[in-house]
Amino acid sequence: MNYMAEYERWLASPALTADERAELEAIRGDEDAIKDRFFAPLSFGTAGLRGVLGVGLYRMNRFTVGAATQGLANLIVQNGPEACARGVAIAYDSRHFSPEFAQLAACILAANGISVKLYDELRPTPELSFAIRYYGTIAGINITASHNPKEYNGYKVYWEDGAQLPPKEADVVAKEMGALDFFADVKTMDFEEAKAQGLVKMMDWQTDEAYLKEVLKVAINPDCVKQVADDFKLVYTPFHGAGYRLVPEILKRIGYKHIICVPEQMVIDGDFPTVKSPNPENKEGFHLAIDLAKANGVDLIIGTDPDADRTGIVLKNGEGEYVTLSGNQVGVLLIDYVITAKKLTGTMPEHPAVLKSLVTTEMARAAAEKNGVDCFDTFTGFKFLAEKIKQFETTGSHEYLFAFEESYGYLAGDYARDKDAVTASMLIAEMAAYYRTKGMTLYDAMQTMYEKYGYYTEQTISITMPGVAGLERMKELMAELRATPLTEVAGHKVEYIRDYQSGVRTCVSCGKTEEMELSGQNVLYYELAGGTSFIIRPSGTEPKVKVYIMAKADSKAESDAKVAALADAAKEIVK
Ligand SMILES: O=P(O)(O)OC[C@H]1O[C@H](O)[C@H](O)[C@@H](O)[C@@H]1O
Repeated sequence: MNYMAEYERWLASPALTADERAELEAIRGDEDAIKDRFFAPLSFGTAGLRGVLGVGLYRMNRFTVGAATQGLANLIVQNGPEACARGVAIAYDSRHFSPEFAQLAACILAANGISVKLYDELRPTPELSFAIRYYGTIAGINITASHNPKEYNGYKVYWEDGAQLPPKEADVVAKEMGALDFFADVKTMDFEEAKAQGLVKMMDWQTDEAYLKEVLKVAINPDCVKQVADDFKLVYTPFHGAGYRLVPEILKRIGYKHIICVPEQMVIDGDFPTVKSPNPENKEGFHLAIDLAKANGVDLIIGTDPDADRTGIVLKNGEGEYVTLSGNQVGVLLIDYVITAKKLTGTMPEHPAVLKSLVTTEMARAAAEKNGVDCFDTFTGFKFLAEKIKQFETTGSHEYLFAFEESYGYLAGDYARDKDAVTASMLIAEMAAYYRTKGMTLYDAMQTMYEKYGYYTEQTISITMPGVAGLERMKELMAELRATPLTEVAGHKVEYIRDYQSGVRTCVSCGKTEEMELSGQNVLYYELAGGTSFIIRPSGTEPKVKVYIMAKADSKAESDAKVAALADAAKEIVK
């Protein structure tokens, strides 16, 4: 793409407001800044469109959101009048421009003759996924950049099964988007007019009630909450986002009496002023919650990201310090708890399964299989887990108990097809109560997991590669790794290389190859001597290359040491 010409084309468009034009004028003469905004359109990644807010082709703004919506409208129109009547459910989070983009999307769909159901205020992503099947809409849109920093916004698109858009439909939207003139080809209409014509209807507390009813069904043994509720306190933070109402509500409904919410972070604010990044993966964001926990003698803190699909927890350890549990650790605890509670309550299905992404800990497989439960892997992205759930439903081969990713996303139950921090918070709280009835904290429980399933350690290293240069470097790096395959990492021999682009697994010493079940994603997976995995992939949601290291050993100290040595090597390999 000729970014200079595209820059001038945008500047010349009468569609821009004076402020938008001024934003572009301010970078005149700065070729790097122009290239960064205009070198290419935003593309659909792990979770739809995601980008920095601002004017430009490679930015999130009313034009790119408009074009994506027109692209989606074209796809729906191609599906016929029934699809248009079923319409689209739209949600949004607490970010800057989220409500505005949601309303814009509603107006564009309405102008294309497509019915819309729009939430009356911010909602959790999983409640959107729920609403799609509850109301039978053909699609859903969520305006959110999930856990990304405040400069970002995004556009997640869902299809009729409540999961994020499958590749076939995503390709149609991308193609339609690519063929549009962003300024001339996007139909729209007045919002009030669309409402008056009945094309846009609002969703309110009644949808919340229907959703909460389904979430509650996922609770397995809430009786244990009632047993400890008088003196079990927990701290909750929504990080200024969409969990602020429904997470405390569900905790109350399963019987918790003392839910202490972090007041500063209960304020809806797209600047996320109390945190560096509203990501429950980072302990940094929990500092206010930890202070509150200390002041109130609380040993469990739950945090959810701005669109309430990710859940993180902080716990008091044996020495009285507050420590985080990783997404992998919480996932293993939940697998073990769900299995235990299902057995206890006699609700275990005949062919149970758990699901995880392939960059998620193998300890999950150990926990499942040791309990007679099958474990399946998918690519990164909850839509792939959702696809597997649907496949089970179609073939009847398994019933999934629980699905999760190391990136702090968990799901149980059949009402939603994206990770749900409302349900996860409820299950974590239920599990904490269960262990309390046994005189244990979740921290103690994690130690018994290691004794039961083996000593595993995982670490994810993210190397940020921003802008156009970053994108180019990521491509180059993956190409280099394919051209000159690694044969050892930090003294560990590479035994097999799995290239998930081609779907081929190669034995390094003998050169023998075999086809794998999964293919078509840019992931390099090194199987190292001693059973350690070293995985490299570009993120689909942020300008980062991620290296995942997963080790197992005879003691925790040993598996930690293995990972630490490999982490240093990772920083040398990925730069
Ligand atoms: O590693 P990435 O491609 O950035 O994805 C990390 C995570 O991003 C989002 O939260 C997706 O919904 C998840 O399914 C995914 O695991």
